[in-house]
Amino acid sequence: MNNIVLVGMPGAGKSTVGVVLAKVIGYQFIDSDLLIQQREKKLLKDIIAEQGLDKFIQIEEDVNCSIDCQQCVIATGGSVVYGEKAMEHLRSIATIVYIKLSMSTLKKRLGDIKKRGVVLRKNQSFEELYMERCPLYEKYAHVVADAEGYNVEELMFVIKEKLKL
Ligand SMILES: Nc1ncnc2c1ncn2[C@@H]1O[C@H](COP(=O)(O)OP(=O)(O)OP(=O)(O)O)[C@@H](O)[C@H]1O
Ligand SMILES: O=C(O)C1=C[C@@H](O)[C@@H](O)[C@H](O)C1
Ligand SMILES: [Mg+2]
Repeated sequence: MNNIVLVGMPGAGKSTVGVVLAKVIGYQFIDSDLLIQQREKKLLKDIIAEQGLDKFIQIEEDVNCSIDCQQCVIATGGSVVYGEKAMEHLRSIATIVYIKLSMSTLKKRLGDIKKRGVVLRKNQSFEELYMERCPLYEKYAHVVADAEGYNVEELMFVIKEKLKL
């Protein structure tokens, strides 16, 4: 199946570049976060606040496991890599592209991460989250796209080149 899945830290630009890439290569665009909100009829930050991190991860895993499409660019949520089954499923239907960005650039881009509804454990710092997540993105990625210093269009071309599209 000809799909592309974008993974990476919150704020890496998965949703922003994903829709541009889809348009340029003539694919459909899916954002897992929007599927979650649609299914739960709630905003992500409210699901996390009301049901907790573990339940959110479970919901996210179920939603990602249910994705069945062809010729789609799929922007995932940053926490998708906590769901092993979901990642196995996505790896079986898509090429996984890790959009890699430095901690300092992400910090500047995100501002106050606590206001963003991120899967961040109590007392966990952004630095700790970054160190925990990066090996998981690397582990599941087929391709790594270094996004440092690129605007949306430039990054879209980097990904397109990496995938030989
Ligand atoms: N290449 C880029 N250069 C500069 N800013 C960018 C770039 N790509 C995205 N942004 C900005 O960074 C912010 C986060 O982007 P986006 O929502 O696409 O990230 P995401 O990876 O989808 O995050 P999440 O995991 O939370 O869904 C937005 O304000 C967006 O405009
Ligand atoms: O990286 C994260 O922990 C998250 C990122 C968002 O895309 C959402 O999936 C959710 O807010 C959690
Ligand atoms: Mg997004």
